[in-house]
Amino acid sequence: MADKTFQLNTGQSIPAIGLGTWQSPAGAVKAAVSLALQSGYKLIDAAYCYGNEDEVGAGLAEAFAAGVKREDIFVVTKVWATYTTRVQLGLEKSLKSLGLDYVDLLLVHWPLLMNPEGNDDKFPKLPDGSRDIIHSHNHVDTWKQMEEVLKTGKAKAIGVSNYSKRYLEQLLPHATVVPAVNQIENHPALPQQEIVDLCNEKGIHIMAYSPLGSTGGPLFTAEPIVKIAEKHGVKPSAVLLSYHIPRGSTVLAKSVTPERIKENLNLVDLDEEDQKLLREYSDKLAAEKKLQRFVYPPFGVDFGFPDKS
Ligand SMILES: NC(=O)C1=CN([C@@H]2O[C@H](COP(=O)(O)OP(=O)(O)OC[C@H]3O[C@@H](n4cnc5c(N)ncnc54)[C@H](OP(=O)(O)O)[C@@H]3O)[C@@H](O)[C@H]2O)C=CC1
Ligand SMILES: O=C[C@H](O)[C@@H](O)[C@@H](O)[C@H](O)C(=O)O
Repeated sequence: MADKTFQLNTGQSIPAIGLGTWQSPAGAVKAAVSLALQSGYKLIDAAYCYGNEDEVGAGLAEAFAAGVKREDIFVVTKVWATYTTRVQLGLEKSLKSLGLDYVDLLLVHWPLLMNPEGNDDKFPKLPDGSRDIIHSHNHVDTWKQMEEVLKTGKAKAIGVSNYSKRYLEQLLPHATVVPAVNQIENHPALPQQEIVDLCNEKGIHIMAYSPLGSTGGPLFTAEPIVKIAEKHGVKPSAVLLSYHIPRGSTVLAKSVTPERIKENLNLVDLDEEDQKLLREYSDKLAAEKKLQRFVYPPFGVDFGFPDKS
């Protein structure tokens, strides 16, 4: 299953599972990336805003030195919110840190602009402590820059992240290039079916983030997940990661722990009964208004997600 791939609307194949690097400490992420690539991972998910791309790049270099080939792996990075009017620059900075000539996929990290001339390169704030956001910015303009950057060949594909149905519907009529990917938070406690359905219809591949419920693993004890794990003789983490495969999505699992990095590659085939149980779990949470988003940064912007704005 570690070798499973999906096809993007660009024709590229994208691995079904990748290693996440958000909140991976600089001191640990080099080893994590290197071990992952040498253990069979083919996809690394990075971002400028994670502040660790130099170390991710060192991990890539170590893996290349050990025989992993650049053309056999799929590297993703994202244009951070302070660079959404300077997409080319944002990409160049990431490429330099990663030590690469190109990334396989470049994403718009969030559909907004934070002040590029504010008091911080990544998280500019106003005197009241809130984020310094340029509300007049139109996210479609960022996409136009993404389309230009695609022509340089330094990103083999372009896509979005954290795009709700509403934001996709604003973007698509103006897009010359349909995004290859929408990377969103996705797990049985946040199925985001309306976004997944729209993306399937438009040929936009879903990359699922925070599949384990992000830091702390709060989904590991959910009853149907434990039950399915026991049935297959695996850990709940394997069920949560495998959930995305029959949905046709790529899943990103973050870990800096060697045993977990390796065990997360062991996906299982969830049968119809398992998938039905998981759908029922999601439906029950939706009916009780208990769907749960674990990643919602304090932008104070209504991104059009139904659970919270
Ligand atoms: N586009 C976006 O806005 C976002 C993108 N992402 C991407 O998705 C990736 C994954 O999401 P993320 O939020 O990091 O969270 P995950 O759902 O991947 O959970 C990560 C946490 O689970 C722990 N963990 C990993 N594997 C296991 C295991 N087998 N058993 C028990 N615990 C485990 C990790 O601990 P430890 O590391 O200590 O092993 C870490 O604390 C990110 O790293 C990033 O690349 C994430 C959020 C937003
Ligand atoms: O990719 C991960 C998340 O989106 C992360 O980049 C944001 O949550 C960021 O830390 C923020 O505070 O805005």
